[in-house]
This record gives sequence, C-alpha cells and structure tokens, in this order.
Amino acid sequence: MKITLDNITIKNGDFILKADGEFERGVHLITGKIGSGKTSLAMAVAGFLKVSGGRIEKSGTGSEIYSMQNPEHHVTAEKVRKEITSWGLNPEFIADRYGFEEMMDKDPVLLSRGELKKLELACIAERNPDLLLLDEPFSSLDCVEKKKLISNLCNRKDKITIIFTHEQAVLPKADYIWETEEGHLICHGKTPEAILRWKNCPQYITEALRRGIIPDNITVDDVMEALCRMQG
Ligand SMILES: Nc1ncnc2c1ncn2[C@@H]1O[C@H](COP(=O)(O)OP(=O)(O)OP(=O)(O)O)[C@@H](O)[C@H]1O
Repeated sequence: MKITLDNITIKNGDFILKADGEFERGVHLITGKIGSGKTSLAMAVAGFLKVSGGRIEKSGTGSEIYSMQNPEHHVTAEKVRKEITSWGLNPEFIADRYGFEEMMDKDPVLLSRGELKKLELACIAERNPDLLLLDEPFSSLDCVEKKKLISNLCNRKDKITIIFTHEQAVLPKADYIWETEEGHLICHGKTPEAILRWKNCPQYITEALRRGIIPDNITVDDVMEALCRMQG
C-alpha cells in the first residue's frame, strides 16, 4: 500500500505548492504554518483538487476517507441517526459505543462543532479505511477527545494515515514527519531522526532538543520519558 506524489504542482488561486514523495503505511504528520498549503495538498491527494503538474498514484488502497477541516461540510442528513447511516454504519451500535444516544434525533448542523467533529471521527474510526486523510482533526476537540483520537490512530499502523495540522499541543505518535514551507512539501523522514530536522516543531520539542534530550517520538509523554531516562 503506497501513495506516490510524482513531482506534483498544486495551484489554488495564486498559491502554488510543489510536492514529491511517497507515503507508506504508518502515521504521517504534515505540519506547516497557516496558509502554507496543508488543505490544498489534502484536497489534491483526495482528488478534490486537480494537480496542474505531475501525478498522484495510489496503489493497494481499497478504501479511503478524506476528513475535511470543517465537520459541517460532511453533513448529508437532517438527523444524527440518518447521518450515521449515511456512513454505512448501524446508528444504535455507534450511539451505544460512542455515547451519542441523547443526540440521535437532533439535526447534525445544530450540534456544537466539537460534537459534530466527534461524531464524524467516530464514524471514520468504525470505517477504518486503508487511506485516511485528516485535515486539522484536532480543531474543536477538547483534550479528552484529542487523546481518544490519538489512541485510535495507534491502531492504524498497517494502513496509511496522513494528518494535516498546525496543532502544537496534543500530537499523535508519528512514523513520518513532513512540513509545508515556502511552496514546497518537505519530507523529514522517519521518527525519531526526523524530529531533529523538524523546523515547525512544538515548543516542548525545541526545549527538549536544546537540553540534549531526543525523544523516541513527538508526544509530551515521549519527551517526559526521555527526560526520565536522561535523569535516571
Ligand atoms: N479557493 C481558493 N482560491 C484561491 N486561493 C485559495 C483558495 N483556497 C486556498 N487558497 C490559498 O492557498 C493558500 C494555501 O491555503 P491552504 O488552505 O491550503 O493552507 P493551510 O496550510 O491549510 O492553512 P490553514 O492552516 O489555515 O488551514 C493560501 O494562501 C490561501 O489563500
């Protein structure tokens, strides 16, 4: 299973992003400043934005889901129950498993953004596609829900997950780190070595590296563990 970006050029208005590289099985974190092209790239990989140069090849991915930044863009039904059905899932099962019993007869667009994101992510977790593109999945979630999402992603090691985000506080364990910068997608490679090349990393990583601590991965817990190892 593999996604290949073969020297692609993406144009979104006046904005241009060039990308070249391969996404293998595992969790890929694509970080970058606001407006650096994360959503444009996600849309291109999902096939929602035509590339104006190069090509995108997908091999071995039988199923894929593109989770858009704004959860309301996914809504297709007037009741939560029907919305879950539209994902090809059993509403009662999802309600029971994820605690949506109280909202089953509500209009999805009247849910809070966080509730709606939680609903969408629950449906995605159940569908468990071969290729999962998550554009800013952490936005509108509280810390508890962010951690649940991260824990779900750990079970996708045999699939491809690409997370496009500027989240700097609660991050998942990543197998690969990428960055969008100055119109280019840059691959920093596999963790932990990639951490040393990661420019737009969170403050806690910068601080750890400054103290000579190299974590095994990118979460706060990884940094704490590396600190304990160093002190012990
Ligand atoms: N529909 C559009 N028409 C014209 N320009 C666009 C369009 N969508 C995006 N852009 C431009 O493309 C650039 C990249 O935007 P994009 O949304 O891909 O960045 P991003 O890194 O995802 O930003 P954010 O972190 O805010 O979501 C921006 O300069 C933006 O103004």
